Formats: sequence, structure tokens, C-alpha cells
Amino acid sequence: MGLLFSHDTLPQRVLFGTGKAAEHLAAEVAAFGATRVMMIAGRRDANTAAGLSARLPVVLHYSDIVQHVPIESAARARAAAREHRVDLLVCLGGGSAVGLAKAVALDTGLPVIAIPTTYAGSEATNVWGLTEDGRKKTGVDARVLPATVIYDAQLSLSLPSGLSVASGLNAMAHCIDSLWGPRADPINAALAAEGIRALATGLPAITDDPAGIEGREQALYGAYLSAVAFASAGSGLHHKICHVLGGTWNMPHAQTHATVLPYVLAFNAPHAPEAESRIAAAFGSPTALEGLNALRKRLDAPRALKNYGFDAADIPEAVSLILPQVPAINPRTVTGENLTELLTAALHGTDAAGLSPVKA
Ligand SMILES: NC(=O)c1ccc[n+]([C@@H]2O[C@H](COP(=O)([O-])OP(=O)(O)OC[C@H]3O[C@@H](n4cnc5c(N)ncnc54)[C@H](O)[C@@H]3O)[C@@H](O)[C@H]2O)c1
Ligand SMILES: O=C(O)CCC(=O)CC(=O)O
Repeated sequence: MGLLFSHDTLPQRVLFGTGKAAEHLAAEVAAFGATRVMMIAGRRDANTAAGLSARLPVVLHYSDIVQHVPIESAARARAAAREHRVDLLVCLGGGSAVGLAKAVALDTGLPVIAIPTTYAGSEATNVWGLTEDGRKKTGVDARVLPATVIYDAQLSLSLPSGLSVASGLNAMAHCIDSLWGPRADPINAALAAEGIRALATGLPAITDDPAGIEGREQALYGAYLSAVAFASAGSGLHHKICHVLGGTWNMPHAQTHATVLPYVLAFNAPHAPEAESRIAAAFGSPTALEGLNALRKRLDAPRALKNYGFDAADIPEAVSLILPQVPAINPRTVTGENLTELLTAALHGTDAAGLSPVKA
């Protein structure tokens, strides 16, 4: 059969330019006609946020940001936005800052301008996430898609190499999972392949020269492509696993993704030949797993879930929480047995290539 697919492109303006964030932000705030801006940025970013918004009509600087957006944190931010009669949300920071802005937008319908400083990619998706009683819930809603994204590599220079690697591999996971996600299509695949290439170029450049701009620009560009592909394709097996681990054991998002990725790739790739050859080609390596592993080695990537708050005793609960969420279509059938094997290998950081092949 020829090509047969449907694809939704999300409406969003992207402004890219190193050293241009203040100029781009001022123009966007003016274009919105905003007069009461809520600036969401963590304490670490307070000075940068103040500098970027010095001449803007900011009525509230908000810094109470918690990873995985607990509902209590969302409620506080929503109340503050209402109290200050905010008409535009601007968020500066990683996925946690963007996630909080999305939580406010979900409730209020306020537009969001996102200025990301990690490679998490939340800025380019219409996906929200909230955590309640140790369970992370996600959903899709047009209201949470930032209207404008402003990428400025200068603002990511302070992201330490280790976090850059972990976050960049979070973006890599968006690319790889989008090749077998529930709504995978050729457009997502093209974006993902270019995202893999950009990240595989940018991340080593960052670790070689953390103060250099080119690697940071490539990583931001790759992160954007990865998020567009992920938003369109939907969560595949990898994201379902990391979503449960992050929400239930409050594990650090980027490091969890970076650790789990080679195991899901080793698990699925032998059963997804088209995805496997696309990933391999994007890495310029004989196989997808070899390409990813070579990059991970070069970057000294996060290796074992046991280093991030997960324990062998947690595996049965993780399996029981993940199994009902496994996408209906995955290249390889997921069972309690093979999922336990995958999580056990990721827990200890053993060679992903050693995962058992599917039984005939
Ligand atoms: N909804 C979506 O589509 C989507 C996509 C990806 C991630 N997320 C969510 O985003 C969150 C994770 O985002 P994250 O991995 O960016 O983590 P994060 O935003 O929590 O940032 C991680 C750490 O890096 C620090 N940091 C961020 N930028 C920095 C910089 N430039 N310099 C120095 N330090 C910096 C932060 O202060 C924090 O301590 C999770 O809650 C995840 O679920 C959502
Ligand atoms: O905002 C969320 O928590 C849900 C989407 C998400 O986290 C994507 C990812 O796992 O990287």
C-alpha cells in the first residue's frame, strides 16, 4: 500500500536566536497586547528573569516550582494568577517551569510564552502533567500548548554538562519513542531522524566545550524537533515506563529517561526494522543500539536506576503500574516477565544488548 496517514501540526510560533531572548520576548508580549504578565522562573533564574522582563508589564514573579507538578503546587500558582489578574504567562526554565505554566493555562486558558533552558521539550507539546498522591496523570489539551517558544542558547550555558547530557537524552527518547508511538507517522519519523542527528552532534559538542554556543544551539534545535515528533506520535512504551517511575518514586525526569532509553531500544528495535534502520542511519552507525550506546559512552550518560531512587523491591509495583498503560500497539508484546527483565537490567545498568530476545 502507498502512504496512508493523518498528521496534526500544532500551531505555535518558534523564535530562535542566541542572545535574542529579551528582544524576542518584548516583541511577543507587545503582540499579545498583554498588560499583566506572570513570570514563572525558579529562584536560580531570578536574575535572568528580571533582566529579560525589566521593561515588561510584569505583575508577578513566581518561583514556587516543583518537579512533576504536584496538584498543590498547581493550585497555588493558579490562585496567584487569579489574584493578580494575570493576562499572559511567561515561563523560563526547564520542563518543571513549563509544566507549571501549563497547569495554570489548563485552568485559566491564559496564553503561554515559553523560554526553555533544558532539552525536555515540554514547550512544544500540548501535553500537561500533574501529580496527585504519588500518581502522575497526563492529558492533552490545546490550552497548554505555548503560543510562542523562544530559544536562546545563551540561557542554557549555565546548564551543567551532566544535566545537559541527561536532558539531551530525554529529547533523544522523544525521537526514538515517536518512531513506534501510537500515532507514529512519516512526518514524525522525519522530524525524529533530524532530531537524533542534531542531538548526536550537539551533545558531544557540549561536553567537549561546555561554554561553546554551537553545541547548545544544536541541542535546542534537536530538542524542539524531538518534542514536535513526540507530541504528534504520542507516548510509546519508553514514556509510559518513565512516567510511572517519575511520578511514583519522584525520580529525576531527565536522568530516568536517559537511563531507561537503551533498554527500551534493545527491547523494541529487533521487532521494528524500519525504526531500527532509521535510528541507525541518523546515528550513522551499523545498528540503532550501537549508535545510541556509542553516544552514551562518549557522554558518560546516566547508567542505572538504582542511582536515582529506585530499588529492586520497587520492581513488582512498577510492573503492575506500567502494564495497564502499555500502548495497545508496541513492536514487541510486553509481559510482566519481559518488563521485569527490562527494569531489572535498567536498575543495575547491565548491558542492554543482553536483554532476552522474544520467545518464539
Ligand atoms: N508535558 C510535556 O510534554 C513534557 C515533556 C518533557 C518533560 N516534561 C516534564 O518536565 C519536567 C522535567 O523537566 P526537566 O528535565 O527540564 O527538569 P527541571 O525543569 O526540573 O530542571 C532540572 C534541574 O535543572 C535546573 N536547570 C534548568 N535549567 C537550567 C540552566 N539553564 N542552568 C542550570 N540549571 C538549570 C533546574 O533548576 C532543576 O534543578 C518533568 O516534570 C516532566 O514530566 C513534560
Ligand atoms: O508533563 C508531563 O509530565 C507529561 C509528559 C512528559 O513528561 C513527557 C516526558 O515523559 O518526557
